[in-house]
Amino acid sequence: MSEVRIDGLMKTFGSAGVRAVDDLSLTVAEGQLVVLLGPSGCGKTTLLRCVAGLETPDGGTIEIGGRLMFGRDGRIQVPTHKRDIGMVFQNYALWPHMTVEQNVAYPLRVRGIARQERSRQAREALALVECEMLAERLPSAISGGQQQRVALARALVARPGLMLFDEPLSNLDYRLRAQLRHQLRDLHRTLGFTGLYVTHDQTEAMQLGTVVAVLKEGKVEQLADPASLFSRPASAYVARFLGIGNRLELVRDPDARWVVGGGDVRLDLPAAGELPGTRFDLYLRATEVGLAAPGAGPADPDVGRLPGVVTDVVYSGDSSDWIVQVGDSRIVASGKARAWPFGPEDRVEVVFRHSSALLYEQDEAGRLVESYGVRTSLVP
Ligand SMILES: Nc1ncnc2c1ncn2[C@@H]1O[C@H](COP(=O)(O)OP(=O)(O)OP(=O)(O)O)[C@@H](O)[C@H]1O
Repeated sequence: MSEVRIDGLMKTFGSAGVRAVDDLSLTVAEGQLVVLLGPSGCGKTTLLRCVAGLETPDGGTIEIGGRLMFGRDGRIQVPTHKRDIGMVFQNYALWPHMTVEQNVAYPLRVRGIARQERSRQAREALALVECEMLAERLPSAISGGQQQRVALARALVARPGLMLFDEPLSNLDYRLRAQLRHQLRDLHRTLGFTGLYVTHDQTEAMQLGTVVAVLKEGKVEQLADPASLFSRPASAYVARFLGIGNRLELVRDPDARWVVGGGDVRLDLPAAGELPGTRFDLYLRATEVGLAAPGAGPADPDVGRLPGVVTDVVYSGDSSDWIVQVGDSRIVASGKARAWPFGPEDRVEVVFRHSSALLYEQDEAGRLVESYGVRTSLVP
């Protein structure tokens, strides 16, 4: 197992100078599985390919297991096959003319291991992914999910210092994806490999990552364990990417009250004077927003209330989404199928615990306002 140290890494593409990786530094401690998470084009794959040696960076350094793999202004670039890594890609990439066992044994063959021992270790790796019964088949004669398991066995068989995964589950259907995700998690726990895992799927990131690095435009926007990332997204970008979709724009009016999104809805934020600015975005998770009849319910100082009108109710089996217009913001409240007795055109109050609200500065960086506990109350 190998620690990975990436320092000041740069990679630019084309004459337009797209900075796919932009002065990025990241450490993967031994035994950690770091997930690189972010939207399309944020540089995840390019970073992984630089670590694998499939892409030549423009600057910075990459160390794996204490060995310099890239550095000295590009004068050192260790080839991929000498980096002691195992790779699993989206498209399985098994050799079609080799049997499953031969595919898995291939990395051992390259290392000059004798035939019998190769076969034993290949069967052992296949057993890890529950595919030993497929050993004699050709890749064309097994399913996509099985092919990806075999690819995983092939990557693991030589027990490389570092495992690299590039969206390995994205070609599989929903059910298989969940199954393989759990299997990968178990394998990581059992074998304790060091790994870097690229995905744009937040469930995958949360379930697999010991640490998650959210990337934005070639830089690390937030690095945190899954629970901290979920509870305290460091910026509005991260919050949005994690699917926290309810956004209320708060603007301070001349009376030092806070107006929601240009509408008539006013909020009194008791500690408003302490806020460093006049424009903020308040983010709320759909699952942490509830509905009440106007004026109903106990006045709880820890609960924020916003008047709105239901515009739609979207049923999706076990749960439903109530869409509510608040000022010029559209708020979604998710609950069990019949959680609230409201339908289109009903006047309601959107209710939320202040402790569940996330407040961000409304500028390019969109940083979380850390030192401020949001407290709202309605101004009549
Ligand atoms: N070979 C290339 N030539 C030119 N531009 C490239 C090349 N590879 C990547 N890029 C650009 O670099 C940026 C980062 O791309 P990259 O593939 O690393 O992102 P990603 O986060 O992995 O995206 P996705 O999830 O869509 O794979 C993008 O703007 C992309 O268009």
